[in-house]
Amino acid sequence: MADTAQAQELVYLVTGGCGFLGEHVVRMLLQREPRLHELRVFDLHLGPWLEELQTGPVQVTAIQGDVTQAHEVAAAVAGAHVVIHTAGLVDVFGRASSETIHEVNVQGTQNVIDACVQTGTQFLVYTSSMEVVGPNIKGHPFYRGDEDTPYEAVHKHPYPRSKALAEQLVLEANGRKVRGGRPLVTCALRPTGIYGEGHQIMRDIFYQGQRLGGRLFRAIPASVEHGRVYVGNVAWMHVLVARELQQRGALMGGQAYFCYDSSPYKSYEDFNMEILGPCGLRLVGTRPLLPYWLLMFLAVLNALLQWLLRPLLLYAPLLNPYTLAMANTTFTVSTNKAQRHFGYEPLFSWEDSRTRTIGWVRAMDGSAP
Ligand SMILES: NC(=O)C1=CN([C@@H]2O[C@H](COP(=O)(O)OP(=O)(O)OC[C@H]3O[C@@H](n4cnc5c(N)ncnc54)[C@H](O)[C@@H]3O)[C@@H](O)[C@H]2O)C=CC1
Ligand SMILES: CC(C)CCC[C@@H](C)[C@H]1CC[C@H]2[C@@H]3[C@H](O)CC4=CC(=O)CC[C@]4(C)[C@H]3CC[C@]12C
Repeated sequence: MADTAQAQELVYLVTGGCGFLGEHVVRMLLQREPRLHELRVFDLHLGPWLEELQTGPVQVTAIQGDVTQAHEVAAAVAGAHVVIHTAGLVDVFGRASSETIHEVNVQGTQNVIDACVQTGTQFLVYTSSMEVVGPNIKGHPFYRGDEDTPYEAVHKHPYPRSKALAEQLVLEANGRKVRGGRPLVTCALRPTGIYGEGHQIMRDIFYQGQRLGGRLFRAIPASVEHGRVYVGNVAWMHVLVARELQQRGALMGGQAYFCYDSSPYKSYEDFNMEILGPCGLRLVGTRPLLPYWLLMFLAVLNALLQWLLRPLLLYAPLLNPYTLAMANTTFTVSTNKAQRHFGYEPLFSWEDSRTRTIGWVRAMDGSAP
């Protein structure tokens, strides 16, 4: 828990605080933000684990609410010094409509900005995504790029489009006068594919491998590199950026930072095997077992089935044309902007990150649904 020797005076609000990343941000704040007095956790669905946090020195306030409802957001933001806005609809599988994705990710973010302005909250950290840059639908590689690397960002899919619009809103709001006359200071963090304890897709792939007798079948060439970052480091970066934004607003305000750490550059499947291999799974094939054209055919078929079945049931498999294109396009970042601007160093080494994630997967063994 926080070092109580320092004055505990700050009120933080974490939207989406019960999600995969949000929970790590909440726990990290309690461990590493000594000036915290109250931590508000705002989410559509509150987690039972919040109960166990109520016994520490920091007042943890659970708020069940919806970011699309401006009045609920304003009530939660009022009196907060800092807002960390991680709430979002993460959907590249066609579970939600594009209207709903826009409503939550774009309108929800606008509501958070408006609430800061109306109530006088000065610091806003937004969880953006690497997807605001790419990969684009043309399959252009982004190889070890940084925040200034030119790239043709083309957003056809509702999720990346919504994240790009929301990020733009946040960054453009930097400098707006909030109630009381001070300027709003904002910035955006762009994680690559996050992994770690609580990662739903890793869980699904693990169970799928178990159902297939401990095997997974290679679908993506090993030569494609996909950026990944450990959830603990993403959480740490949020905590640090929120703290430093209060001191270095002139430098950091209006900036976007990729979230990175020392996780290795590998294909999506080869990276997953770094975790799932020690948990008893094997990746079959050194090359994709099916040719790309056949995978694309299956992906299009899945999309068609999704559309046909929609009136009856929700069919949303991992494979669709968008996820296939993503998994097949190299997108890796190599940057030190966060280190230069606010002294970020990953808190967890790759070995720690891997060990922690393996421990979490192993604990699920035998509990397949
Ligand atoms: N998972 C990943 O690999 C990456 C995620 N991100 C971003 O990180 C953020 C968190 O993502 P995850 O933790 O992975 O997703 P998640 O789905 O686990 O967490 C999102 C949280 O937001 C909450 N939420 C959704 N709609 C809401 C609404 N209308 N009002 C209030 N709360 C709402 C959900 O209940 C959930 O707890 C998102 O903004 C996402 O775009 C960015 C890059 C990569
Ligand atoms: C069956 C296929 C051959 C393999 C499917 C893999 C996909 C499910 C995942 C490949 C790339 C992932 C995305 C990527 O890590 C970037 C992301 C950023 C975000 O902001 C949200 C999550 C995601 C879209 C992530 C989702 C799963 C993949 C598409």
